[in-house]
Amino acid sequence: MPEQPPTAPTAAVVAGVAVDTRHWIGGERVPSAQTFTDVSPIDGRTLAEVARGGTDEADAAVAAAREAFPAWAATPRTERARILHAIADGVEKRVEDLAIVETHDNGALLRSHRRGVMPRVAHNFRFFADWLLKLEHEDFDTRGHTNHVSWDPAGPCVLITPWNAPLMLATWKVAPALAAGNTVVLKPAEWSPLTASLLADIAAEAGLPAGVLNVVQGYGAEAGNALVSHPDVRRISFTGSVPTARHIAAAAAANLTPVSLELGGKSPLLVFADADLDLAVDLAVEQYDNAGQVCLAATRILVEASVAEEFTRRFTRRAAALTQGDPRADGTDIGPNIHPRQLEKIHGFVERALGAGAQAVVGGGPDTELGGLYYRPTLLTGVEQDWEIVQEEVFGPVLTLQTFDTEDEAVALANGTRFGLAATLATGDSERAERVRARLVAGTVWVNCFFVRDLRAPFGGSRHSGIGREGGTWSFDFYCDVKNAVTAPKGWRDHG
Ligand SMILES: NC(=O)C1=CN([C@@H]2O[C@H](COP(=O)(O)OP(=O)(O)OC[C@H]3O[C@@H](n4cnc5c(N)ncnc54)[C@H](O)[C@@H]3O)[C@@H](O)[C@H]2O)C=CC1
Ligand SMILES: O=C(O)/C=C/C=C(\O)C(=O)O
Repeated sequence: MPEQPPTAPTAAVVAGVAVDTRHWIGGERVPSAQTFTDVSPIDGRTLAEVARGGTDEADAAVAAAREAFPAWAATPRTERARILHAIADGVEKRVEDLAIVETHDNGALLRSHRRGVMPRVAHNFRFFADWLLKLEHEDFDTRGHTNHVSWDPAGPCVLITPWNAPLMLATWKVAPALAAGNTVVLKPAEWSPLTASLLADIAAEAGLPAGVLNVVQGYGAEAGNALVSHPDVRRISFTGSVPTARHIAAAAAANLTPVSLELGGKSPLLVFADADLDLAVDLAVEQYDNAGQVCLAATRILVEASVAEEFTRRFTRRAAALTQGDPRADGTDIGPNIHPRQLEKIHGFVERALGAGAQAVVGGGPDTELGGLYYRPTLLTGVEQDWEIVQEEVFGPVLTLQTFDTEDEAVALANGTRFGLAATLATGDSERAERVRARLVAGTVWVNCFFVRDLRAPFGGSRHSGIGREGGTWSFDFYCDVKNAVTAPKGWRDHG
């Protein structure tokens, strides 16, 4: 008898929740001969063996998305919106499952997933369903001819998403792409692949037709690369790092596929002497959220020199009160980082900065008591603008502090990196706020607040922080072929 090839695992149970670890293609679960191992950042435990897709799976998923496209594009808007709301209902019913699986998979806080993130996932579907029904451009007249603008579905979309907020960031893309009448192939990050699979179940239960949403699991260089290189793809939307964005943009260029890139940041928090200093400290400490793995994080704290000492004193006290530990515990403020490679990368940045003469006034290394992937919240002072630690995205709980004397200097420091995703300023002077915000290069500026997010607002970055904007009509502009139809007035020939 010939030896049977070993059968790849097809499912896992994570904290009591069953997750299918195969791809979801054309409305069916599809295995791959090979798998990759998904590990929890909480304790290094193996969570699942997940299907490792490549060119065959990418081709099959794009073919399924192409086949499903005409019918979904022709589905009345109201029906598409109804199904998206049904997906939101399904997400709401499974908030607990999604939250627990996501926390085990990427190490972010369980309480945030329960109370904030998963409800936002449901909202992503509701918001874009409702926006679709309101989407219109007033007709306008050109010498008696009527211009009518419409947003036509573009075709199969490939969505490549990261691990820091896996389902939240994926559904920012999935929801508008589907609402617009497109079909989707989603490739979640290999470090956090599981909730995308649960989303496929939820969407199927909600009545989304086969092939409209496909999920291909696997590595970026394999499944991801095959998807973004595919000539039948009409849109590519990516959130992640700059180097990967370059690969994706190059692959997209070969097929002239439009691409939306939401990349990293090195955002500033400007603290002026006239600010409410306690508020400024709160805003600064907030930057440790998700263990610093947030593209928007204001990791460069710029403080007016006259209040820098007091700010640092209060910040140090507040940072010392943060609880680091198991992200499943309600009292935890900061959990682990995602992966040993990420921890190594974070510590490399810190070690090089310390070697160059920076001082760690808070933290400065991995948490030796907790071990594993826990990195102590860190604040580095004595850094210079052209140092790597000030210029490059660390994506860990590491902040730097620099001082300035004048508004001009503050703006120059704030704008002095290749990024331009966000900026936060703390000031008690509303005229200053207006002046400074106008000069900042950033897709989002927050004044005396942070992370106030609204899907009606444009979201995205300038410079190397990305290309394009997501949210509201901006999402539909990207996922659609925007068309202008010009109709002549009745009987126009009679008028000569
Ligand atoms: N939202 C953000 O701004 C994010 C920024 N980052 C930054 O990137 C750094 C490295 O993190 P990584 O996990 O390596 O991010 P990454 O950008 O490589 O991964 C994000 C996604 O891209 C996919 N991917 C990778 N190579 C690909 C390719 N050639 N073609 C198509 N898809 C591909 C991955 O499979 C994943 O789904 C972080 O330290 C952080 O600085 C990472 C994740 C999110
Ligand atoms: O939650 C939001 O509104 C935005 C989150 C964005 C990131 O965390 C990211 O892309 O890294």
